[in-house]
Amino acid sequence: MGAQKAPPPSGDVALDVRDLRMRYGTKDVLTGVSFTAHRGEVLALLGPNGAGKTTTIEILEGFRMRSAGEISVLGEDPAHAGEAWRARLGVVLQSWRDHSRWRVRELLGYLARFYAPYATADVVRPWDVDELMDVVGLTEHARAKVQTLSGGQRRRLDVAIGIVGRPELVFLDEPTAGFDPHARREFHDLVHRLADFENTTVLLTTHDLDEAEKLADRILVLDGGTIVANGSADQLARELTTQAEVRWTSDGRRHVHAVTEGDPTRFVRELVTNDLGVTELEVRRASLEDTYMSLVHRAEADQPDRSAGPALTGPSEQTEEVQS
Ligand SMILES: Nc1ncnc2c1ncn2[C@@H]1O[C@H](COP(=O)(O)OP(=O)(O)OP(=O)(O)O)[C@@H](O)[C@H]1O
Repeated sequence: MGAQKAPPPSGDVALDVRDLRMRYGTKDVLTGVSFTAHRGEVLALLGPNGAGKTTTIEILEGFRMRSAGEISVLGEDPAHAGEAWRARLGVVLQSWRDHSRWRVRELLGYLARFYAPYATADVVRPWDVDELMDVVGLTEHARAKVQTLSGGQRRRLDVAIGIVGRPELVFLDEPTAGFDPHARREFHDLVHRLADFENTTVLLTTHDLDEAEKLADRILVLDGGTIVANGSADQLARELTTQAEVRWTSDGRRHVHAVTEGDPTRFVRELVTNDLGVTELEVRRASLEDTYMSLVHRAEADQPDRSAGPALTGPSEQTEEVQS
């Protein structure tokens, strides 16, 4: 993960997106998206359904023309880049449903050959197919027809197809949808391996906040057409309005108090000193999910500060009575 990595050199930019805009008909979906990714970084793009994550990724992949904005992907504009550039990218779309009669090893071997002319002194292309099947956990299905694979196995194959050319940059659109916990863990190991050992840059979309927290060096939250937060999971949680929530019961009523600054211990000490009837006391730290929900709610409320990233101040501290 990024926390252990040395900071990347500033010139080592794999993705540079400035003021990206996209309009479908009369509907503005992206109204000014800006971010960068350095080589070897793993970025998770989060956002509610319909926020424009797939649209953003498709524009960066060169599959969709943008309405406006400046984009550099591995040093080129995807709207005009050629085959040699495409060979340096890996793409895993939301769902592939073709190649059903091919056998796994045969299909990977066939696709791998297209990348051989794009090998360079620095990057051996393509990936050795047997090694790749081992890496994605498909060795025992090497001879299976694609149509007989389970959903999770099919997704592993999608990932293998996406990385068979040893891409420098991989786009993964909801890569682990349908994975069981074991497959998910293995996939996370694979992404870490790509980033840490191959220096691959990864941009993935997910609705799984736990996954974003485990995988990403940086999390981008897209909502209301712009990036409303950009930072590590820890940074986002620290910048969250509510640092911790204290819940307790007193006189048969449940209470909640948001501690917005400092250590919640002080509040707890005062509480139990002043109220000897306190029971069922809980202190809950803000999770990434809390951060995310707070950001998305703020964007939906269309507050003017949203494009500046997460606010550093939040609601005033107050105690509420809640339903138990
Ligand atoms: N080809 C298209 N023509 C018109 N509108 C489109 C088109 N593709 C997407 N949209 C609209 O653009 C918006 C963003 O869609 P997009 O698929 O990029 O969102 P998303 O964040 O990936 O959503 P999800 O999390 O549901 O996958 C949606 O309102 C969608 O209906």
